[in-house]
Amino acid sequence: MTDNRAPSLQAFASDGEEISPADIEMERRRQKLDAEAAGQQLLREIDNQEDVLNQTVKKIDGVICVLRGGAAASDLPGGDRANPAASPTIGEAGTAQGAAPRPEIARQARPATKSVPPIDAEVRPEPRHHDRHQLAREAHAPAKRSDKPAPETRAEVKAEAKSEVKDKTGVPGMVVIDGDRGPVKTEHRSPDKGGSDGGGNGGGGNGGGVFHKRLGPVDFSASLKAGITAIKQNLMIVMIFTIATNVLVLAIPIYLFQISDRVLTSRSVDTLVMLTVLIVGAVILQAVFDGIRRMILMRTAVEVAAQLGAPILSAAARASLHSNGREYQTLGDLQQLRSFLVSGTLLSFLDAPIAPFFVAAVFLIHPHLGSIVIGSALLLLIVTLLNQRATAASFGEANSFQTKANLHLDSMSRNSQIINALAMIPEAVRIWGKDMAGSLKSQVLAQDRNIAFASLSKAVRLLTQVSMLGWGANLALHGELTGGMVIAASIIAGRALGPIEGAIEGWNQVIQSRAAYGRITALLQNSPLNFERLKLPQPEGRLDVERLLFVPQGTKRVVLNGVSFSLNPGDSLAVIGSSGAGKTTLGKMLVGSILPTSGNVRLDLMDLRNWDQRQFGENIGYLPQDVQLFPGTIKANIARMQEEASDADIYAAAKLADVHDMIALLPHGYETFVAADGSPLSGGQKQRVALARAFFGNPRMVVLDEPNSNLDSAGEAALTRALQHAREQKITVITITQRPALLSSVDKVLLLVNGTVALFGMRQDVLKALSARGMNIEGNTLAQNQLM
Ligand SMILES: Nc1ncnc2c1ncn2[C@@H]1O[C@H](COP(=O)(O)OP(=O)(O)OP(=O)(O)O)[C@@H](O)[C@H]1O
Repeated sequence: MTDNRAPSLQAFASDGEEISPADIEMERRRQKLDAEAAGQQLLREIDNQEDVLNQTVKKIDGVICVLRGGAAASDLPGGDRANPAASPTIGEAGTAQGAAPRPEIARQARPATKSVPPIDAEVRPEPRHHDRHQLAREAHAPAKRSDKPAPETRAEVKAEAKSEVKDKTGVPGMVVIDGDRGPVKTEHRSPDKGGSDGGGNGGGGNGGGVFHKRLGPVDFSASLKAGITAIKQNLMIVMIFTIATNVLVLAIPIYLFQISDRVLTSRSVDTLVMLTVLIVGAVILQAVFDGIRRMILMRTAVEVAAQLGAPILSAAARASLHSNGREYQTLGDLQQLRSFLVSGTLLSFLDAPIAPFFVAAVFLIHPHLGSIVIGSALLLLIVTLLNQRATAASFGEANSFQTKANLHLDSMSRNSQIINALAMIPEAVRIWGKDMAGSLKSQVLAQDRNIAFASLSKAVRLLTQVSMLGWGANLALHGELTGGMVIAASIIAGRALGPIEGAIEGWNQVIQSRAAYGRITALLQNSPLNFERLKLPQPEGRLDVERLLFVPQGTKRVVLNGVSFSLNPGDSLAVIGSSGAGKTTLGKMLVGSILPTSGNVRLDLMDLRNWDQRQFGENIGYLPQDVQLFPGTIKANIARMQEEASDADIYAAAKLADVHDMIALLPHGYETFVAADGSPLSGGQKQRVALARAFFGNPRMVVLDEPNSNLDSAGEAALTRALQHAREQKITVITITQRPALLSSVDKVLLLVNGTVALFGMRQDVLKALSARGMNIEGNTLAQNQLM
């Protein structure tokens, strides 16, 4: 104890003066208080160090994200700590990022920070819950100590790398891709961009240009497989709970059996209490297990929807190119599948494999009773098969009528304005009602039969129990069974036959779900999006059209016949001809929205069918005859709804299409929200916004189908300037028109007559030839004074 005295006391003692116990006690308390104060100070410093280190680690995370181009740039400097997968590992610092809580990381890394003091200087720790002012002062102090970290530290190197990235774009976490495409978030930069650096978008076909960024491979079969695997795995877990639930179900018959045959005969209250406690536990456990399996099934349904929703919509969007949009209904099929996964019918099917064990249990009680159950089960199976036969066709019919009604509903919602304006509501409702009536009629027929068979199966089950009780009583009278055994056998038989009855009742759902699954599988597996194409350099815009023949499916009408022509990069062509000549069809074929019956359309020598669809789409522009905008802002529409599109690209497209001035005059400018019907834009304004959309992303080839059909003279002048800009940018432009005004803006003209090329060549030559033949630009014969 004496050794522990403070130096002041020891000094007193050395002078030989007497020290009172009160003095010693007081001195001890003082020392204790000093020690506590010093300890607290030390703790604050440690906390401070932790904060400093956490901030530093976060900064390093951000830099690594930027350098790897993998994580979201917006994470800087904090980052999303909730997602471990998104956080790379810092091996050198000995700190694993991601799911590990930050304070632990700081503690692990503390020894390292001692050898790297400059890191502290970069950050100011946030004051915590202690003395905020003091901490702020403490935090400020190291910043003064050193402003520039030691260059040899790894953190410094990474920080420098980050600042380099920042310098290039002026935006933290952004890098420039493809030279002039503007800043793009690093998270969207694909690591395997094919070695493209710089070069701009100015084209570079024939292997010399910028390669298109490779998108993630689309593999719908894999998505389907993932969805099915999720179902299978979850069903296996559900099956374990189903077995447990069904075993526990036996508790009730066993309880009844024990009460009647043991408790009532022995008159033992203790046995009764014991049995009751056990049974109550079993029943609660069974309820819990049953709840768990239902919850797992519900989550399975959600997972299936999450796995397959986007692939189905993508595949449907692609498949609808060649149909009337029927494929979109496949999303409804997914809904059907989800409903089935949470239905009682599926639970009945899951219970079915356990039914034979229940039958065996009844057999063990008495073979006669077991035979009755087997006979009933066979009878119920026959009823099931008959039910399937009797209802399958009607349910199928009901479904196809329902699909038609849904399609009509969709078209009604798209054409609601015209329906109202022309007072067509009764007609529209009548057409929908016809399909709906057909569906309901078939459903009633199928459901009538289904209900009849379900009632029959219920009757069979009840009669089975009656006969079991009757025959069991008879056996009991002959001393072969006890009363408890008979009741227990009857309850177990009910459990054995329950799943079969459930399957019969839900048979309709089974048929519909099976058909839905078939349609989903067919759509996903046959989607052309499954076939990944080689990513090519950005095209230059050379177009070759070779012997196009188009005979629409199901018709004998030849819409295009032997159409051939070629355009060089930067050429501008006007396709003229009378109404119905096939101009729009040709335009659609040039952008790949319909495929020719035979012949080829080649962009930079590659057949359109062999271009990667996404890459092709990003390199062309299309303004259809019937302009439709998406619900969203003007800027989103110009940017083709791409979230990552830069403002610079949107502005560039608007300038190129010469629509910036028009948009600037709108009350909300580029932020003007366009509704599904295009309001508040006028027809001409819609057409001009769609023109900017066509020019978005610096395309190499643009097809404009009657771009001036809704334009006033100012709009036409702007369109002429847009065509001039496109020519300056060496964009290949094909303009379909019936108006002579646009012809002055093109180099070449193609006259289409009845689906064949009547004239093709330089503008002046074609116009001269037209004049010589006494024809107008629609290819019709005119009086001489009307020409040119
Ligand atoms: N899928 C199709 N099924 C049947 N006929 C079709 C199909 N597509 C186009 N046609 C027919 O081909 C002809 C050419 O149509 P297209 O729309 O290409 O003409 P167009 O020259 O653009 O006419 P307009 O100048 O009036 O727009 C029309 O008679 C049209 O009915």
